[in-house]
Amino acid sequence: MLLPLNSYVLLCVSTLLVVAGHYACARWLFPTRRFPLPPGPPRAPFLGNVHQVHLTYQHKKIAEWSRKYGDLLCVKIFHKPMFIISSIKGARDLLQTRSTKYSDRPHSVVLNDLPILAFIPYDEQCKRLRKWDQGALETKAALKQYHHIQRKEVGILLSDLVHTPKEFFSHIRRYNGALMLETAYGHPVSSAEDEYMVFADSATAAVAEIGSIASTLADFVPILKYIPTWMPGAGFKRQALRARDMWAEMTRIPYQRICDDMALGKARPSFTTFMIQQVSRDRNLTDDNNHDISNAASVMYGAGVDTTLHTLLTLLLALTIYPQVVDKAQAEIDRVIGTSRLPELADRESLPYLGCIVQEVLRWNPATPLGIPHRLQENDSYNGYGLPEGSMFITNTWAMSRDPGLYPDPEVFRPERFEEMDAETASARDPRKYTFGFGRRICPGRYLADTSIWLVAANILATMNIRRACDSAGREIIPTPSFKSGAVSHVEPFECDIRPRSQQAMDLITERNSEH
Ligand code: HEM
Repeated sequence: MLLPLNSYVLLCVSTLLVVAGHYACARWLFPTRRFPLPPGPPRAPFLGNVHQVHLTYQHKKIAEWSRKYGDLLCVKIFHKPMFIISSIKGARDLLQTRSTKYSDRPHSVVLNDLPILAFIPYDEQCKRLRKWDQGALETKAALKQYHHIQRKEVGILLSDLVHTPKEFFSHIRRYNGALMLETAYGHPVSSAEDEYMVFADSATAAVAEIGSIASTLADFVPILKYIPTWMPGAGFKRQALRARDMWAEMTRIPYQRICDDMALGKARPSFTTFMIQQVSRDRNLTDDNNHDISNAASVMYGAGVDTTLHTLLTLLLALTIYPQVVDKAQAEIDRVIGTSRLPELADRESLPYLGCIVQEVLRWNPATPLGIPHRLQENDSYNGYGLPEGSMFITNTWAMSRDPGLYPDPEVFRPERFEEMDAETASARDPRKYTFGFGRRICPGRYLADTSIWLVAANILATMNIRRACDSAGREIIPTPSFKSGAVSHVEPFECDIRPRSQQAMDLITERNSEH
């Protein structure tokens, strides 16, 4: 059938408009599709790569894929692309240099409900909390306020190690918990059974548990969000509710006590009193301010304890396996400081080998092997690949620490590797530049963690001999370095023999503890 000319023109024009509209719409909605997605392992229909993602030691499987497909890898969980960055350069280029786009956190059905800085989106509240943390944790002046707590707690740790050395795990746990609780709330902790600490540990463990794969699946299979809590299979929802209640208690109780103590004029100075005074100076303390300050304080415990604890246990494990490192570090300390006083933070610059030990500990067992995921807020492209808005970005810190091009024989604990680098290379490969994350969500506790780890390392090495334990036949037990799978890489239990180096060392410990 022939159409009249104007109808024909109209049809052609509308067809063109529809096609152009579709094209424009597609370009607007999916502009990154001009570029292919980065490579990744072959996907199964519907599932993507979900069936290939291991439930344990995911960082190792992903590192294998990165060796095959490249440093920026795309894995699909059902239909959603997820990107894994395995090189320091790639993480810096994206998460740091383009931090305006990469500072959000993925939406999580179970975690976003919790008022925890590490999981909240990059919104006004997050920026406010980050600014507070910057003032309270990231300036030299702020960190100086915590030195006396660190010195006191190290003294108690040394004394505990002298009296019951076999319980070193529990002593280091107390040290860390005490450091965080005293820094956050001014609350002193005399034993690993302290009621705050025990409760905070269970609340933190409950939160860590709900961040596991089972609950994360709900983010990829949205229908799971809607199953009622009483239904079979909704265990992750019940766990999330329990974790939320425990976290709320862990946050509320110490905060309330501080407010009461402040009213009576007997609160000890801490992060919380500092924040309350700061905010009240500018304006009235609102309910929102109370909520934010109390959560900022409890997050210090949640984010700071497990990570620093297992970094310190990694230090002891490495010192047990590698006695030559102990000998060399002790020779340096004896030469620079002598044996008539304990090392202080001010000695740091003059003890370069000890500095290399701390770097090597952070590299050998990065506490968070896969960091905390970031979320891309707008479409982007990198090296010819398209990166769609809303995608999740994971940094494989473990793979970075195992790059043989940067660290030959990466499985060996060898602090000398940093001594042998020129200053520029050593700075670029310093594990502190990637084990604490990148960009605007970088760990705000990194300086506090770094100084606490250094102070413990210096004081233990100055006063104690760390040797291998012996079995009943008198043979040395050489521990196998072994770390549990999880968001935080836990050191598996091991034995070691810790003894004071001399009577003089014991006297110095007693002297330190009599100061407080
Ligand atoms: C060895 C010890 C530690 C390690 C390895 C570590 C590592 C990390 C990493 C990898 C992140 C995620 C960064 C990113 O998203 O790019 C992070 C976030 C965080 N860390 Fe640490 N951390 C340690 C100790 C601490 C301490 C002592 C505190 C508190 C005083 C702390 C508080 C936080 C907080 C609040 C966040 C969330 C920041 C945000 O989402 O904006 N961490 N940490």
